[in-house]
Amino acid sequence: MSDNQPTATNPSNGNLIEVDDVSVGFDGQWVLRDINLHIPRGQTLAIIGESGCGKTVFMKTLVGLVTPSSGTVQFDHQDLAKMNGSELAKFRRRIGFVFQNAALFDSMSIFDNVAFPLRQSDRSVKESEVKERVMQHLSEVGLPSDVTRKRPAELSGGMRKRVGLARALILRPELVVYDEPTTGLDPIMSDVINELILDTRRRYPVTSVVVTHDMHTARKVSDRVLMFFPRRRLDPHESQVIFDGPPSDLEHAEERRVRQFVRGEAGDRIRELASQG
Ligand SMILES: Nc1ncnc2c1ncn2[C@@H]1O[C@H](COP(=O)(O)OP(=O)(O)OP(=O)(O)O)[C@@H](O)[C@H]1O
Repeated sequence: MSDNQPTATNPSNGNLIEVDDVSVGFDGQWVLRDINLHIPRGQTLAIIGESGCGKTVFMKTLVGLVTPSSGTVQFDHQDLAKMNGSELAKFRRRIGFVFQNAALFDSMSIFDNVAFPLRQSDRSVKESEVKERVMQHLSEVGLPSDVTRKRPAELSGGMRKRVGLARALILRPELVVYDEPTTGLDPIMSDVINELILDTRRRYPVTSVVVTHDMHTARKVSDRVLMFFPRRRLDPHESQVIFDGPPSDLEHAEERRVRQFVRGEAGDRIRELASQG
């Protein structure tokens, strides 16, 4: 039996997510083909790959926002495709989303933005508890209490991202999905976000999926990196996952396309792009 299997002494062991033979296509074009991936509980997985290779589509497939053309996605051993409405609603409460642009509600205060998932998930929650949890989560992401009355437009991009993180964590989700968490931030604020991702995992046993173009983020926060290659540029027999391993192996990966990507070298791409017109 592998380390990841649930055992009588530790029933919470095992994979939180199991993706088996998943393919996703749009308008007759495959974006993802035959993807297999098991994500153990507590792992932080970074997904990298060049623009258009299917990272966002894959992330959406993991959380049931895109339905695969074939194959299965299981969350905690439950097939997403077989969940009914109330099971899907419960499943969504077990996931926190950190969106690229923070996706805050502009017309709400910061307090109400962070409180939103809590009030939605439990309509009878006491305001005193809402207040305590909102303040705790804002403090965990390093925001002072005087931001609560402000609107998102009054905050910097980095502060908005941290509010988005506080909101994503307020229900203590088992899975947190980060979509380009550091895009558009300066190097210092990017590293603040990286540290917060690490802090979150230190505080509680969350499983995380981080879609990123930022190699510093991928290296720093993840235990495992997955690299996709655009399906249309592969031969039919080639696997679309061209790297699956610890971040420390990226630099010396056997696959040339992985090394070029992580070093930011254009290689043959300039000629390829020129030949596409
Ligand atoms: N709903 C959709 N309908 C049709 N095509 C789609 C849809 N969603 C994504 N695609 C296509 O799937 C491909 C992969 O898109 P995706 O957004 O997953 O790429 P990505 O790797 O996340 O890119 P980026 O790094 O630029 O965000 C693209 O060619 C995109 O146009």
